[in-house]
Amino acid sequence: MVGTTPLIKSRQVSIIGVPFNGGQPQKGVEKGPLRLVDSGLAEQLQELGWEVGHESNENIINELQPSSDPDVMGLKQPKFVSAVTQNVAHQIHERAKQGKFVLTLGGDHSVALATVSGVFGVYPDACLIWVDAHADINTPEATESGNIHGCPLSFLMGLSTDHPDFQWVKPILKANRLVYIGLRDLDAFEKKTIKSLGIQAFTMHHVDKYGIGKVVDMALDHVNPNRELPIHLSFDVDALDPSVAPSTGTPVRGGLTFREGHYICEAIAETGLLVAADIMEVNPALEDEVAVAQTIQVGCSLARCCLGETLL
Ligand SMILES: NC(=[NH2+])NCCC[C@H](N)C(=O)O
Ligand SMILES: [Mn+2]
Ligand SMILES: [Mn+2]
Repeated sequence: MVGTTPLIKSRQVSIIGVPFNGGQPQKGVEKGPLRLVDSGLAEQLQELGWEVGHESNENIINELQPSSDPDVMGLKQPKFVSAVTQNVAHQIHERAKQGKFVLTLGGDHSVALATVSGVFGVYPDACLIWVDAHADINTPEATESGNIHGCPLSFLMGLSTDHPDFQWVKPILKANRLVYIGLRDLDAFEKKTIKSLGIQAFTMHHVDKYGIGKVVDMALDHVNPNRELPIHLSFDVDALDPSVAPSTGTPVRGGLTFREGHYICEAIAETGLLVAADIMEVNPALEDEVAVAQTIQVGCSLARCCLGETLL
């Protein structure tokens, strides 16, 4: 069974590399996209029958780095994050509009400001499946770290409307169109917000309780009950257990197994509704070379599963 989506016109995939680290303090996450591509991701997708385009965005991001970028309303590097994500959002919008599957390689998870804005601009009735140890829904007022990779969903949902640098972000995501899988490290504000907005969230507790098969069914039943709406999957590799994906900036023990992570991608691809996927927070500068190679391999295989690779 191959996960070709009828929404994607011609089995064309556009790989959007976003070598960006401005949403968090650790160097190295900007090296993720190129390492994934260098290890053969494009060729692997061709073998699955996709026509593959690739944009690396390296020069654009260097050019967009401001000479001065002081904190604004508690957020770090707001101008850099805003400029890069706005720029990449346009690019993703164009590719999605051409009927291409958009595969975005991060970079830190602030890049979801670009992917979700770009994809939902073309597919306004899409739903978002956010696979992560973290909820990434802090507002500028609430964030304890000031790192914007912990905040993208608050902007996309219109919870943070008064930050001057992010006025371009439209509140295109409604609470009933978002579902989380894999959560296990939430700030107090994030717990409160998820409950008060009634966002459906499957934590690791639910994965333990129901098993991953049932969790993905329930997640789809919630955001896509008739299995007819386009799906955007944003996969932060720290959703996986650190023993599976060690090279990432904010690892949290007790995560998804190798198979649970891949099952999520396979099952969503199988719906035929997946139009975009993000593989985020691979940081090849963290841990030793064995760990890095392992994390890169996992990133590639998750991406292949999103594009229809199955075990048989
Ligand atoms: N995309 C991520 N890895 N996010 C981690 C966020 C951690 C923490 N909640 C923060 O806001 O700083
Ligand atoms: Mn995370
Ligand atoms: Mn994240």
